[in-house]
Amino acid sequence: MAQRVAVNDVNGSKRTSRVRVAVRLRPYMDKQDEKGEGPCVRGLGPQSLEITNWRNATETLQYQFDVFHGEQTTQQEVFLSSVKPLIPHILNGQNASVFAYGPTGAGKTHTMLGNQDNPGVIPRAVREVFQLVNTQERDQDEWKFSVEMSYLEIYNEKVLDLLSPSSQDLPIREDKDRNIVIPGLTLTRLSSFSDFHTHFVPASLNRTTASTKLNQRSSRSHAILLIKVVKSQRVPPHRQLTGKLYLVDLAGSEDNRRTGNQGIRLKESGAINLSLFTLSKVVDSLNAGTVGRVPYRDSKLTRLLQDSLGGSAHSVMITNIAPEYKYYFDTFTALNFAAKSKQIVNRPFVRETVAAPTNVTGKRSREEQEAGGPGEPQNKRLKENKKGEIPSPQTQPHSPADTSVLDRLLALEKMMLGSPEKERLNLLKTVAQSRKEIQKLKEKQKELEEKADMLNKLTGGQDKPKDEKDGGAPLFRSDLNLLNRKQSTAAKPRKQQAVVIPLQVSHVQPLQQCAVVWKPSKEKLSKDKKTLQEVIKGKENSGPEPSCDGELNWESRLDSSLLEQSKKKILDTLNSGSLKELKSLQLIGDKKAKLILGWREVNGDFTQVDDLKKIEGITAKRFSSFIKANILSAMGK
Ligand SMILES: Nc1ncnc2c1ncn2[C@@H]1O[C@H](COP(=O)(O)OP(=O)(O)OP(=O)(O)O)[C@@H](O)[C@H]1O
Repeated sequence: MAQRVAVNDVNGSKRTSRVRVAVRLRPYMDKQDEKGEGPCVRGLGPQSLEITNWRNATETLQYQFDVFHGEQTTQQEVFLSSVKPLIPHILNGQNASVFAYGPTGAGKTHTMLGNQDNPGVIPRAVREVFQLVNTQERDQDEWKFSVEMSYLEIYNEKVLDLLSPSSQDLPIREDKDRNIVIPGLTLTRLSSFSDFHTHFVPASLNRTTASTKLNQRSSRSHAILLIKVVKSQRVPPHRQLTGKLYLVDLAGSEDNRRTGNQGIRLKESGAINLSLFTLSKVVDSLNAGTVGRVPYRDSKLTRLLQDSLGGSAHSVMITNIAPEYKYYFDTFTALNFAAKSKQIVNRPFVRETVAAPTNVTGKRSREEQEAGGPGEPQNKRLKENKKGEIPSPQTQPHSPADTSVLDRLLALEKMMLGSPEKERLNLLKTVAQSRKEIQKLKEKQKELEEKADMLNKLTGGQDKPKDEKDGGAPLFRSDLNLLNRKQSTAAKPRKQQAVVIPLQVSHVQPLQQCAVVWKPSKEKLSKDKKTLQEVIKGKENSGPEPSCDGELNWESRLDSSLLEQSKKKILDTLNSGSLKELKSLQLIGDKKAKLILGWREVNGDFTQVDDLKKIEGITAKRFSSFIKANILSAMGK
């Protein structure tokens, strides 16, 4: 029986390859900018860009990626830097995937398909596959190659064959080797690049597109092209390597208020947003080190991409963004999504099968059957079009009066639109609960304030709360102010203290590794442990706050970049964690978790962990205990 062999590196450990993230900025288009607001994004260098901060027009948010392709970047340059390096892996039995992500009209199809004058990634990648195959066949007599293609689209959560169009929704299955397979999907043998062209061009026309307000020819489906290369040894032991290249042009994320979608377009959009939302959840889950199950099965897209994300593939995500202001929110969301994806680590392994002795007379392996084994003539091994399976400038300050953008940023609508119904209901329930909670607290606060006022009058103002004496408003009042502000007008930007720079590092080390860097003395360690235990044991709103005496400089003993990473992780949980995930943070109980959710609903994302101090009951002291407990507990694990 043929076996799959995972090939280790020289040290015996599995090689890892993370998802490379490239961002491509489409050229600025006048006609897309009816208000003449100018661009809101600009490149800073070959790996970085910045976007106006919607919270504060004088600030920008800066991002760093593996590659930044500016407006002038050619199709050839995108291919050479982001895609070409992946192709040799396919001929060595590994999987690779390239997928274009981004808002509708930002240039995904241009990047992947291009046009006759400027071919995109797909034609260039396939040409490269054939060039490498031809070279290797010429130089290595021992090996022969076969190249096949499948092409499908996921439209309204249906898997449709683009090579043999019909309305039949094809099933997605997983075989015993954990390959994703689609029984009934056409697998076409290709003899050359021009052969590919012959099959691909008409099939592309089968893809579902329609005109929306934002894009005259908007892709309404996710298109997935699979190029499968089987490398077979002509002589014993008849090794066989199967490599797969997935080239994915995702449908754009959409805001239906701007696309003007109605009826069927709205339904399509719901399916698109749902699958992209699931994709972002998969990415979140992988980044969080797979707390619980990675929700691949929640959409057909993620189920199909299972091998390409966090699986065994070398992956590159090209995030397309548009510079015009009307795309601001989509661009911001896409950049944050891309930044998350940068942390994923894949584990590539070579898919190799070895012909075992029983194979001489016995059954042919599944891999051999798929690709044509050594024991049968070529023409019998693979019929054309056989039904098969696929395994698996100057930034313009943003006008605060632009309520449409700010409103959208402040609301959860996007998330709601993208959520599956069950989740949406849960989310609504949580939001309703948080609202109730906030209302109760508001009433309690009012009561306390009235009492405090009375006391003040009686004592002539000597009992003013410390915070107010110090010139700062009580924390809870500031929360109320925020709530009230939201009710009166959503357009007013919040006061911001610092520039938020959500930079992503290329290799985020797991928090556990921090322990190696943090080396306190033995005595200090036991003291810290004791304090930490006290901190962790401390219950919400009960007893005196844990003491920070003598511990004020604990941060200075940690590696600053790791400290930042830990804070970033906490920030991510604060911004995207569910109620349960929030409660898993140290010193955050049910009440605080709900208040965090409520705060998020009203104010949008926390820009920095310090924003937590704006939540009722989280004093500066308690905040410092919170930070310490969470960072140290992660390190102590
Ligand atoms: N880098 C670029 N250079 C020149 N034109 C571009 C570039 N990127 C995109 N365009 C043009 O912008 C328009 C929208 O691009 P495209 O259709 O590729 O967007 P999309 O992201 O695929 O949208 P959708 O998700 O709606 O299909 C097209 O007319 C395309 O030719």
